Amino acid sequence: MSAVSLHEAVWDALSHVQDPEIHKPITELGMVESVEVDDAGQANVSVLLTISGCPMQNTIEHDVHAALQQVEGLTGLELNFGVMSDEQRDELKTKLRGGVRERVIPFAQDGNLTQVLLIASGKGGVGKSSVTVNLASALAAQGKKVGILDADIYGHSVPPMLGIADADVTGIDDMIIPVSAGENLSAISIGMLKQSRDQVIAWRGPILDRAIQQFLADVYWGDLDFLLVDLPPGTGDVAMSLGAKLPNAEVIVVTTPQQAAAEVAERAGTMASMVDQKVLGVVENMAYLDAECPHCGQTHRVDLFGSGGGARVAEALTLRLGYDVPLLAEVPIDARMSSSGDAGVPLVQADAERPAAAALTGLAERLASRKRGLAGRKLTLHVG
Ligand SMILES: Nc1ncnc2c1ncn2[C@@H]1O[C@H](COP(=O)(O)OP(=O)(O)OP(=O)(O)O)[C@@H](O)[C@H]1O
Repeated sequence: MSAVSLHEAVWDALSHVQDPEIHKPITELGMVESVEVDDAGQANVSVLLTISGCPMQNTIEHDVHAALQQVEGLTGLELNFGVMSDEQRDELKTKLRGGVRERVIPFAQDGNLTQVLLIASGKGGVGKSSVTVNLASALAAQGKKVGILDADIYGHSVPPMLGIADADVTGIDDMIIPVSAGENLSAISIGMLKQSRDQVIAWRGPILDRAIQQFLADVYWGDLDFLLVDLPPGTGDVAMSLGAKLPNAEVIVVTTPQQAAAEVAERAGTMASMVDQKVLGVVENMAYLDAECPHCGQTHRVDLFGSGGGARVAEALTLRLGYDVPLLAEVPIDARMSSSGDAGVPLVQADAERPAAAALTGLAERLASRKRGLAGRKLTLHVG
């Protein structure tokens, strides 16, 4: 093969090497600075890292070697690493923002097709994070690209539930790269930006608003099919701030069967309507227990905390909001839900056969098959 066609073959092979964090070909990201091939088939490739001391250098090095080994006629490879200049990094960030220089919230742009789901509850401990993580994981398993934004400033239980509690967050200057939690799934949590894990965040008002703006605009999410946001419980500042920033988001209210929980869940739904977001439906968690009967040996449904709480919230919201708010799923109590969460592997992955996993996988299937176009969606108005 001539040096010219070898040169092309090397570029082609490099276009199959992805940046391990950004998940795009290094050739598209401007990371391949130069490729030279001499007549003897010896290649000299120079790759630019986004930051000096990039923790991903070894992975990239390995992947480049593996890709170029496939190129027929290549006799050797010298691989050099450099670091992007400020201009090159700016160019990359602009490219990642879809050609836009300033920071904008991609999910709020006209034409954005990401389904943004805010997972809300009236009070803590009802299983909001468990529902978020399992729903996201089920959607990812169905081939959807999913991001989780853990905006629960008091809880941030999402990272441990995904097994990424100790992950380091990397970034390109002020652009934050979400942490990969398996194929098609990435997540970022307010907790990851804290100095130490037990530091308490007491942000309020404008500071909180800034933090949320940063999460939505500065995190490089890539093209997502779904963004799931784990909200703090109640009807607080975070929900209001998000409501204003994500005009096309929809709310899923998580509740437990107890009436008290039902009442607060209803409040969460009303909050959604206050900030002009549609409530998609209600998930009743810890709805019942499948218990083996000591007498007949069969499994019976036991309504430990009474029954119908989820349906009541759905009915109340339907009346209040004037449109149909369905009960989307009933998730039984399952000790495996808890233990798999503690082990960092969502139940839908760890044991998909369990009824609790099946209920959330079923909901994910329905969400994934929804027909949604731009028609009928609110478009942001630009004035002036
Ligand atoms: N269906 C279920 N069966 C058994 N345990 C569950 C179930 N759903 C959640 N849990 C457990 O209940 C506890 C609280 O769940 P989770 O953290 O998801 O709730 P939350 O509403 O997000 O709480 P917070 O707002 O305090 O973060 C966890 O230990 C979780 O493992």
